[in-house]
Amino acid sequence: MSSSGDNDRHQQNLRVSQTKLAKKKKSRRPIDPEDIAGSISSAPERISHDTHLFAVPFGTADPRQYYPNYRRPLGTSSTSQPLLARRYEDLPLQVIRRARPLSAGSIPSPTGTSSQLSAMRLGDSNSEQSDTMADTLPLTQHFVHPDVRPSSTSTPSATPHYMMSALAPGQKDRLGRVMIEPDGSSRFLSFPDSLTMADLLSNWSSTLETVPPSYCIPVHERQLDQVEIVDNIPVIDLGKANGEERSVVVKELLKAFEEYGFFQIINHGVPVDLMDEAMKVGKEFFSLPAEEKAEYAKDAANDTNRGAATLYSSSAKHYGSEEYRYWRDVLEHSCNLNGKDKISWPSNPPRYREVIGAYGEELRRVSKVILGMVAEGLGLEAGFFDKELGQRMLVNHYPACPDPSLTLGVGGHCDPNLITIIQQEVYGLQILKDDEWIGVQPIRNAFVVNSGLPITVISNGKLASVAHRVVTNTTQSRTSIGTFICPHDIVEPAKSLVGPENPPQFKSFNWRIDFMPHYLSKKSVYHASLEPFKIDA
Ligand SMILES: O=C(O)CCC(=O)C(=O)O
Ligand SMILES: [Fe+2]
Repeated sequence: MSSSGDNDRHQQNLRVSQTKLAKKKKSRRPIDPEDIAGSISSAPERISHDTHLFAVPFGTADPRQYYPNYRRPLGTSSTSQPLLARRYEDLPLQVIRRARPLSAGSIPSPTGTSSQLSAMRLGDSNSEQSDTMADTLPLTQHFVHPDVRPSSTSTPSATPHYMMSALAPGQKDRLGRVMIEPDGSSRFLSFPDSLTMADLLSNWSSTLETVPPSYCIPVHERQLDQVEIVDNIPVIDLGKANGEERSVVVKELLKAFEEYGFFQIINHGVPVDLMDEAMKVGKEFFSLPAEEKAEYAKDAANDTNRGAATLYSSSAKHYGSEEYRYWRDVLEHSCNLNGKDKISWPSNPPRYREVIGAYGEELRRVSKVILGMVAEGLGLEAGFFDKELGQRMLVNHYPACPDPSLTLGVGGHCDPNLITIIQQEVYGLQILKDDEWIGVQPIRNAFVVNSGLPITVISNGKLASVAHRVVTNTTQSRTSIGTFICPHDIVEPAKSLVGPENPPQFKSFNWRIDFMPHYLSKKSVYHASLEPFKIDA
């Protein structure tokens, strides 16, 4: 369960990304023209605080000097002549929303016919073809922005005009900026902002060749560096949990939670057939026709029946107002013992309820084994976690993406629940270890387990809750099934772990009433949702 799209978290991500960028800058060549503009844009005096825009005037360098393969688009001239300044700006979605349309282009529905959708395709922005398409503007609307000022100065004669033309109207550049015309207007692809929750990514993303602006995440949140996919995340053999080696396995599990917050489990006893069936019905659900899925799609933020199946896109919380969207659709529902919510689960695929019902039961058993070992490893009384704990399931679907460098399936977050058990087939999950993102290599028939923020509280700070995110890829869609085990209402450091030598690090709080609203607010960033509950040393 992710909390995503929050500005404060971006600051944290930014710190990590900047460190990495600093390391990376030493070796990267040749310079891309976009990087030149990007480095100019970081000059503090360029930031326009009143409009929150990031205006980027262009330098005088000829990009071909650094970037020999750079091609000037057709119809543009390399001769120096005074031009009114076009510029790139990073327009927040609120600014885009306040825009008034000047002239309407054709605005196809994202769930429209395939011929409409194929007309949407924008080619490679550096190609002559796309410049021709850009001129015809089949997909864009021309907007004026009350918040955006016109350019008042002429472009210095040496400014390379062709640098701007490489960006098709409606497209964002690699730094997430759009092109602003000299009069302060801009052109945008129209359809992403008109999307509703029912316009799930899985309904239309396969027809795209470029990422719509609303799905381009801010630069500092992107996967900027090559991320290593490792196979050294601890692997715990649950088959040994009931034998002579139990104490060894308990130690391994505790160490994994302390050091990584993540591990994979094998020999967990969940039948492989059931795992495969669960994945199959999950995938089948997302390939159903749009109309059928629409029944389950409602605004999760306004959903009062937390148990019922809900289908949503992106972050779910702030869909209507979020500045950008993640590249994911989610089917979420409860999986509680009493089974009373089952009636709300999808009735198609026909086997969904039966398969996921059996799967949920198996996963409950596995979660009890893991939590039993956590209690034992921490030295808590036997049965510490034996209360009836809430269980939720998220079937995450991340369609193949035309440009993974611009998107994330889910942004970096810590989970708000006790433990999460994930089934994955295709790579995409990354965890933040020692300030570096590392990729979790899927192991066939294994589950990935991670600890959420309440475990950190209960263990009085001993066990980690580690930030993680999901990246997209160009070739395959990725489906993951997450089982979220929720804590009992009151979360506090276990009484047996605190005393004069070990004062409590956290206050006692009600998870549902005190913690969750804070976690779901814009203020929750990685571990920051625990801040209000910390006891200062
Ligand atoms: O898809 C995944 O592997 C993880 C998703 C996740 O982190 C979440 O839903 O909280
Ligand atoms: Fe998560």
